[in-house]
Formats: sequence, structure tokens, C-alpha cells
Amino acid sequence: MTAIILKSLQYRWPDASNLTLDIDSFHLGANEKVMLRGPSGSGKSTLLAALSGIIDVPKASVLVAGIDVGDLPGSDRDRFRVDHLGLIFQVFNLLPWMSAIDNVLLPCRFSKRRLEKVGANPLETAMRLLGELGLTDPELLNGPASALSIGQQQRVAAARALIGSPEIILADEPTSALDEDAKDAFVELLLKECDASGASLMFVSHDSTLEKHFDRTVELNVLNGRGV
Ligand SMILES: Nc1ncnc2c1ncn2[C@@H]1O[C@H](COP(=O)(O)OP(=O)(O)OP(=O)(O)O)[C@@H](O)[C@H]1O
Repeated sequence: MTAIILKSLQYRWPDASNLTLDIDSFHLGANEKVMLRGPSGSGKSTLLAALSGIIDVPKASVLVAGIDVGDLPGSDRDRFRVDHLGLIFQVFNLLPWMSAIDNVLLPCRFSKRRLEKVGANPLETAMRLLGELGLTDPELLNGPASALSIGQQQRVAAARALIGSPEIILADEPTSALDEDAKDAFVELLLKECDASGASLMFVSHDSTLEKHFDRTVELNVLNGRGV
């Protein structure tokens, strides 16, 4: 199944004079990994908000994992998000009083679908994902998330996005706080995990040095019909 289909998607923020999104057509295939680029203010975060049902979009303009996001009642959107999407946003939204491990396990608490996919031992999966992302110190993993560095929080957010194999991972500048070596390692791990679970990835970044890791690069201005 195609992971994402956009068709005649237009979005204007309230009181804005221009459309932020004006996309004729876009497809993201199953297990395809794309980098989304565009100048600051071009609408990259707005597009991720449209894909994740955070903003209202017209019916039939945004299909994610076969679901018409614009046709979902507000009350179903949280479930849609936790069932089908792994989100790694600029602000990692970890619950600061909870441990790193419990933060990673959250999607399995809120989504039966993710719990079923993760199998018999969610804790073991959480530990495996954290370990593959370089977080193994039990003291760190069991302490409050508020005690983690930004780079560590980022990796916990990635493990939380990946647990229970959602079909699509949306990442908004997840490497902005990392140094050059850590950036490449983080992206490689993310791609490896996407391949292992068959997930598709849309990865927003300004960093052209990361382009080599992806199946293709999409320029939002081109998608929006505005040239690069
Ligand atoms: N909550 C909001 N209310 C009104 N306008 C908004 C809102 N969020 C974004 N916008 C506007 O939409 C446009 C696109 O913003 P967006 O954050 O999607 O761009 P971006 O490409 O992600 O930028 P950056 O690379 O700087 O993060 C901007 O003009 C911005 O002012």
C-alpha cells in the first residue's frame, strides 16, 4: 500500500493571505525514505501537521496508510496518530517525570495495534531499540527523562516513534542538536529500523550532507509549484 498520497492539497493558515500548502500530487511508497527540504517558512512543519491530522485538511486530499485524514472526526485523530504514525518532532515531547523506558513504551499503552505488533515483551523491545540507539545505561534509562541531554532525549523520542512498527515515521529536524558524526549515525539507525519494520519515512532537514542516506529528496517549493 502507498504510505502517503496527497491530491490537490491546499492549506491556508487563518488570517494568512497566501496558501502555505498547494500540492497537486505526491506519493510516498511503502518503506520509501525521503528527505523533505525547503527554506525556513516554506511550510514543512505545516505539511507534517496536515499528515498527522493536527490541522484540518479538505477531504480526500491527504491519505495516510489508506486513511482519509480530512475525513476523520477530531475524536478519532489521536487514535489514528498513535496507531499509524511515529512522530519525532523538534520538541521531543517526552513526559519529563517518566523514565526513558516508560516514555518509549507510551505508544503501546495507548495503541492496542502497536501493543499487538510489538509482541509478547514490549519492555524487551524498548530496551533493544534504546540499545541500538546507543542508550544502555540502566541508571539513565530508569531515571526521569528530564535528566537526559538533548541528544539523549532525541534518541528516546526516536525509539518511542519506532516501537510497535507504525507504518510511517514523520521526523521534523530531529538531528538539529547533534554533531556531524552523531547525525549520520542517528540517520543510519533510523533508516535501519525503518527497513526492519517496513516503515516509510519523511524526514525534514535543512542539512544537505544527510541527503545521501535517502531514496530521494523532495523540495517543498517544487511540490508547491513555486520552483526551488
Ligand atoms: N500555528 C500557526 N498559525 C499561523 N501561521 C502559522 C502557524 N504555523 C506556521 N504558520 C505559518 O506558516 C508558514 C509555514 O510555516 P512552517 O513552520 O510550516 O514552515 P517551515 O518550513 O517548517 O519552517 P522552518 O524551517 O523555519 O521550521 C509560515 O509563514 C508560518 O508563519
